[in-house]
Amino acid sequence: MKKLITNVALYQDHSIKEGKNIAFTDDRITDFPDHPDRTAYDEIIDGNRMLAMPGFVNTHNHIAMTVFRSYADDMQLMDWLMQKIWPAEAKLDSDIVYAHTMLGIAEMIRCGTTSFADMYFFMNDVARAVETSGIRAALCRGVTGITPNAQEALAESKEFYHTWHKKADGRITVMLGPHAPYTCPPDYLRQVVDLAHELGAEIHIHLSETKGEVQDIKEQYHKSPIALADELGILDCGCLAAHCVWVDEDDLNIMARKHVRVAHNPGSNFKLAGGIAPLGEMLKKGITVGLGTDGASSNNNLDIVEEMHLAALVHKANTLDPLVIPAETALQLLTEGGAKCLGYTDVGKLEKGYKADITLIDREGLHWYPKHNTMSLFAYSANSFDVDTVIVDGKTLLRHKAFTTIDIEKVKAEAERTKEKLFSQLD
Ligand SMILES: N[C@@H](CCSC[C@H]1O[C@@H](n2cnc3c(=O)[nH]cnc32)[C@H](O)[C@@H]1O)C(=O)O
Ligand SMILES: [Zn+2]
Repeated sequence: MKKLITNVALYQDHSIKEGKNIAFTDDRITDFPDHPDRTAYDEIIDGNRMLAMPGFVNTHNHIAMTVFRSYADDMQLMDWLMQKIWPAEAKLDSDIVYAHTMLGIAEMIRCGTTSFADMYFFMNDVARAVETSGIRAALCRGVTGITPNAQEALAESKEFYHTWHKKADGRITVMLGPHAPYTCPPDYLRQVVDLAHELGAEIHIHLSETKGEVQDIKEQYHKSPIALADELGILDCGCLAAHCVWVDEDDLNIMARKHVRVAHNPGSNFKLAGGIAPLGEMLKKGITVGLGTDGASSNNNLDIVEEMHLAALVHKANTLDPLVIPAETALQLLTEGGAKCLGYTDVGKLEKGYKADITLIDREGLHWYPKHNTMSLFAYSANSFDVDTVIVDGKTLLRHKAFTTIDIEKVKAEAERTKEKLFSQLD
C-alpha cells in the first residue's frame, strides 16, 4: 500500500517545516515529494492544519497495572509495592492482564504513542494485545530473585523470547527484565546476564529509583546500584534503566561509558515521592534518555505528552536554569531518544527508510494561537487531546481520534468486568 500525508507541518532535522508531504509504502517512509502525483497512492491522508511528529515512545511501563489505577495512592514506593501491589498482583490472571493491557494500549495510542517498553508478567497476553492492536513494543517478563518462582520466571523469559522476539511483523522485540537490585540478588543477576548473552537479548531494569534503595544497596554491597549492575555485567548487555534518580557523578560516568539508556519517568517519580532525576547532567554527558509513564498505578495515566511537559518544566525549576531542557530537547526525548532507548535503529525520526510510525497533531485548539513558534507550542502548550491520527508500521490505528483496530466500548467493559473479578477476591 502506497500512502501519502499531504500539506503537513513536518518535524525533521531539529526544525519544523510547513507544507510538506510524507510518502510511505507499507511500513516504511519512502519520500517527501514536493509535487506528488496523487493518483499514484492508494490512500491520501489530509495533513492540513496538522503537525507530523515521529510517533511518541513510552520507555517504561507495567501496562496491565491500569487495573490498579487509583487503587493505592499516596504511599512510599516500598510500602506501595509490599503492602498493596504485590499481594494484589498475586491474584492476577491472563484474562485480567489481557483486558487491562488492551485498556493501556488504547490509552497510549490515544495519547500519540506508537511504541512502548513493558515489564510485567503474563507476557504472552501482553504480546497478543500488542499484536492485535497494531502498536510496537519492547516487552520483557519482569523477574525477581526473591520469590519462589524465580527460576521458573527465568525459564518463562527464555520461552517468551523464543516465541515473540521479532514477531507480529517485527513490531515486538523481547528483552530480559530483572526487576531491580533490591529484588534480584547478585547471583540471580548473574544468571540473567548469562541468559542475555545466550539469547543476544537486552536488559530492562529499575535502577536507583529512591534514596532509600541507594542507601540499602550501598550498605549491603558497598557500591551504588549503578556500580553494582556494572560489576555484574548488566550494563554490558545493552541496558534500559528506569528512573536513575539518585545517581552521582561516578554513576553518570559509568552510565555514559556503558551506553546505558535511561527511561525518565517524572510523573511516577513525583507521585511516589522518589525525587527528581538529574536529566540535564545526563544529557550533558551524552547519555540517551527517553520518557516513560511507568505503570498507571504510579502516575496515574499513560499520557506521554504530559510526561514531556513535566520533563520540560521541572528541571528548569530544579536547576534554576531555563535552558536546561529547551523545547527541542523535550521533543527529542519524546521521539528519537525514546526510540533509541528501546533499541530501535529505524524508528524515532521521520526520514527516508525509517518506519512509518507517525503521530499527527491538530493545531487548531485555542492554545495553539497565535502561531509564533510551532516547536514551543508543541512542547509547552499542547496536550494529548490534540492528537488526531496515529500510524504505526504504516497502518492507521487512530484517525480523527477514533480507533481503527480497537473496539473501545468492549475494552472498557472488559476492563470493568475483570477488575470486578480481581477485586472481589481482594476485598
Ligand atoms: N516477580 C513478579 C513480576 C515482576 S514484574 C515487574 C514489577 O514491577 C513493579 N513495579 C511497578 N512500578 C514500579 C516502580 O516504580 N518501581 C519498582 N517496581 C515497580 C510491578 O508492580 C511488578 O511487580 C512475578 O513474577 O510475580
Ligand atoms: Zn517501573
